[in-house]
Amino acid sequence: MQSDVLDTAEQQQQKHQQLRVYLRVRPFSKDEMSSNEDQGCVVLENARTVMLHAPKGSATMKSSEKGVGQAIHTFSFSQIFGPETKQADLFEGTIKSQVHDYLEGKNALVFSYGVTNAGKTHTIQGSQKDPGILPQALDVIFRHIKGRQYEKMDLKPYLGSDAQYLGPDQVQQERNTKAAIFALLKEENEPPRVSGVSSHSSSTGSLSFSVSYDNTGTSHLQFALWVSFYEIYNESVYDLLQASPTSKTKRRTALRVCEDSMGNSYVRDLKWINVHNSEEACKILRVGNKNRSAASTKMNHSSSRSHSIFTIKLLRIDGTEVQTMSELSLCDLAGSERCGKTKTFGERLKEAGNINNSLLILGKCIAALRSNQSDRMKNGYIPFRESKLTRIFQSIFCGKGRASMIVNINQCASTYDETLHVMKFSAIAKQVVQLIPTKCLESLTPRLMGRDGKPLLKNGVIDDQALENYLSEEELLDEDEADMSILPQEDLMNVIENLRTKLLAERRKNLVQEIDIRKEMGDRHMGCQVAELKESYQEKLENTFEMYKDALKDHAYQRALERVEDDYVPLEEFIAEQEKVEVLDTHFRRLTRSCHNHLIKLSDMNSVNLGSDLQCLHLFNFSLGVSIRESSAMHFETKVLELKPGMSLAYFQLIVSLQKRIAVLNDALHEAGERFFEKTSEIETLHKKLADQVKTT
Ligand SMILES: Nc1ncnc2c1ncn2[C@@H]1O[C@H](COP(=O)(O)OP(=O)(O)OP(=O)(O)O)[C@@H](O)[C@H]1O
Repeated sequence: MQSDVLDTAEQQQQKHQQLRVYLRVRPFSKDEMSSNEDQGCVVLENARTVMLHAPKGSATMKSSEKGVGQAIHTFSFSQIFGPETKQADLFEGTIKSQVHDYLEGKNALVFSYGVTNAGKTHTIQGSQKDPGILPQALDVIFRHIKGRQYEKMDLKPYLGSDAQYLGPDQVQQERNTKAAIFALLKEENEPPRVSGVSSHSSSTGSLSFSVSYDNTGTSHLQFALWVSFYEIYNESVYDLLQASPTSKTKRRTALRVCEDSMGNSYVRDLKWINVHNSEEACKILRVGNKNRSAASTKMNHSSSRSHSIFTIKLLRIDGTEVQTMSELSLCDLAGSERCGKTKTFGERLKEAGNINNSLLILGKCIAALRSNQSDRMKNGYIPFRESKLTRIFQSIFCGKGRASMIVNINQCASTYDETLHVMKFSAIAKQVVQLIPTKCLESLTPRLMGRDGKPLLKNGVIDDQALENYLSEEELLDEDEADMSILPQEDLMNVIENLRTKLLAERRKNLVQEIDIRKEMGDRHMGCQVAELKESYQEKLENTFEMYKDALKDHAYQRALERVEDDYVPLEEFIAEQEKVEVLDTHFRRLTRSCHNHLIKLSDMNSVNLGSDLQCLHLFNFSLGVSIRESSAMHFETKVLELKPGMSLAYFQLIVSLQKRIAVLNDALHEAGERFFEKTSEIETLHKKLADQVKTT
């Protein structure tokens, strides 16, 4: 790979492109080696091209066996860094030139992208022993401003791209905030990191790159450095320098993304901390990491499900005036795993959707950036407002600075499909190199038109007439041959005529062969295109299917939740209803008892009617049991339907039985009442008869 490095002129030209996309392939871990993850899936062709071979059992291989898609893909990047690449070499080969521009007042944005465990954090932050590009950038910056630091802390970044003066109280407040943040690390027992490159040069061995910047005309300037660290989770922005609330019920405060009068985006109320050396900046990074993992543990999600952004603002101060301000942001993007592989239900589904959406918008912005960079006049629509991530960095997407993306992949067979997905995404940022070069195919596709503009192929078959016309004498003979025809010698004329006939036949044969070859190559080209199309449609179809499946799951879950809420009956309400039932029940018992007493009284008055009265009582009791229940069945049903299905089964059964009982008792009461009146009138009639009989006797 080293032999294939770009030549200096090309390097120079590419360095100043608005967007560069690098690939970093991480080495296998010991565990991965022992679990047979090394199946030759990633083959580095040269410094800019990588070939992916689908392993057996991967979805890609299965699709390709079914004739959908390819088992081998080739991708190109601005530069590829293999597994053996040292952190220092990566810095040198990727963002060093951006840091250089940043020190001269230009904005820079660096993304680290890839699936979980691909090495994104290692690339950006690295470890104490093996620092990533961020600590290395900090070292370069502090070495550059050494001895020229603005110590007063009273000039601070403000809104999108402004700076503000701070009064003595505000400066004191800044100092307090900084001390409070550092205090969060006090309890940690971490060895102090020595400032400067020498502190980790022993591990990287090659951090001795020279950073000689031209300070001509800027030696009078002073520099102030302010840093912030925040994350975007589920489309909400959270300050990572703000300790996460310890209470389970308290939520973190989400910050708003706003725009200043110049249209520059900024995160409102975000903490900016003035740092004086690399150690301080790295402490800030550690505090942020700590808060980030605390918040993710509390919310029960992995921290890699959010985008984390560390920003360094550099103020170039002339006396007491801020001359320029530049911004360097390093963004560790959320793991790009697709929905299907993650646990997608409820919150996780929303999370996956938000990550996918923000990455999709980022992809669109990067694609727009690429097309704008290749044609500066073509300022197409850039959808940066469609996600928080791209909105915050809209100025970069509008050309105010340079961006680069370091795509991280592992070489594991088990995560091949996800890795391929990552490569396809970054291919939006950097063109995919097809297996058969497109240019070559273009020149070999069927030349379907004759010189008269008529097609030589009709429905894929050679058109003889068109071919004859193409090979007509006028077409065949050029000016020199026409001159030959005027030669006087008859023999010569005959020879020429013979030769011409032979030449014509030969040319016909060649043309037919050429058309056949072009047709065949065209078919192959078409075949490739169809395969590509099929693959892309298949992938879209699978993604859409997954999306619908997840949406359905989510919908079912939401409905279930709504139903539980709808059907919920508070305990107090239920007890109140129960009390009402008891009152009614008591009332009914009293009525039944008085009715019963009344009947006994009547039977005492007239023992003649005792039999029928007892029958009446019997009927009354019977009605309590069966007959009335049947007659009131509809009434019960209605009542049962009105019951809330969310109640517990025991309550439900109790209410049903009580309602049935009330209905039975009501009906029995009603009937008993009627019988009572009947009997009363019968008794009156009997009294009358008795009185008449007494009179007559
Ligand atoms: N280039 C490398 N050389 C050596 N080890 C590496 C390299 N890249 C990554 N690793 C190791 O691989 C593991 C995973 O890396 P890292 O945590 O950076 O992945 P990640 O993509 O940030 O994961 P996540 O999205 O879960 O945060 C770590 O143990 C890290 O030290």
